[in-house]
Amino acid sequence: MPDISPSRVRLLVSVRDAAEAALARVHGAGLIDAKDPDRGALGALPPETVRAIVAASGDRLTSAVAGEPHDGQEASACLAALAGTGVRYLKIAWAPGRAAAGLMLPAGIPVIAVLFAEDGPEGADVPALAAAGFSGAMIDTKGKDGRRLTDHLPLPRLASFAASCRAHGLLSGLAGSLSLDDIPDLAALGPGYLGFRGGLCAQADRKGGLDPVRIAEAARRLAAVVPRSEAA
Ligand SMILES: O=C[C@H](O)COP(=O)(O)O
Repeated sequence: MPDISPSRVRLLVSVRDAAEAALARVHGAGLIDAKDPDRGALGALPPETVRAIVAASGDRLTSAVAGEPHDGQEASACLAALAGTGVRYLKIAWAPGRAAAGLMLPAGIPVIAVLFAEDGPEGADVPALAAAGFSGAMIDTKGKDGRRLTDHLPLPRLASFAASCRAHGLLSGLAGSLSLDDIPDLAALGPGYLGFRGGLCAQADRKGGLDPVRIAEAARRLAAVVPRSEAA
């Protein structure tokens, strides 16, 4: 992926509107992600809200979630609905092993497949995603029931997923009720980004407002991680 260096782990912050995007930008988000936290794990926002988030994100990279389709045809429609918003990346739920029949990715916008931790994704799922035309792959949790990513999948499995993405030239991301304390272990696996919502909200309530102090602290902790290329 051209924009995201494989040696540096970015901080993805999911935001629901332009005001939250401005807050995330000012306090150190590296990737600002448009998502409706009131509508499940991958609730899509209306195109006009995504456009406003892109405008408020300034020079930061942006992404937008396009929903949880059941098949390739539905995914194509979800992606097309947000393709004209100016967002840099689109993200869409994709079940491991799902056939890509009917999937038409929008031209000129890299699409990231979001696999749910509950489905047990692994590195071996990545080649099919690359073959289907996805530019990136990430793991997130679907349940948002308090269990974190590492409650579902052990670190070695996440490491092999990130490594497989690198080997196939895909941007990778890890998310799922992450807390600030998850940063050192997960950043050490070398994903392209770590994704947060609940862990950066007041009282860790992902439907509540973002907490600027937590965003800044997450950015500080990620900045302190030694890039993979410089690690011993
Ligand atoms: O893509 C990142 C997600 O928005 C993470 O949400 P969460 O931290 O509330 O699980």
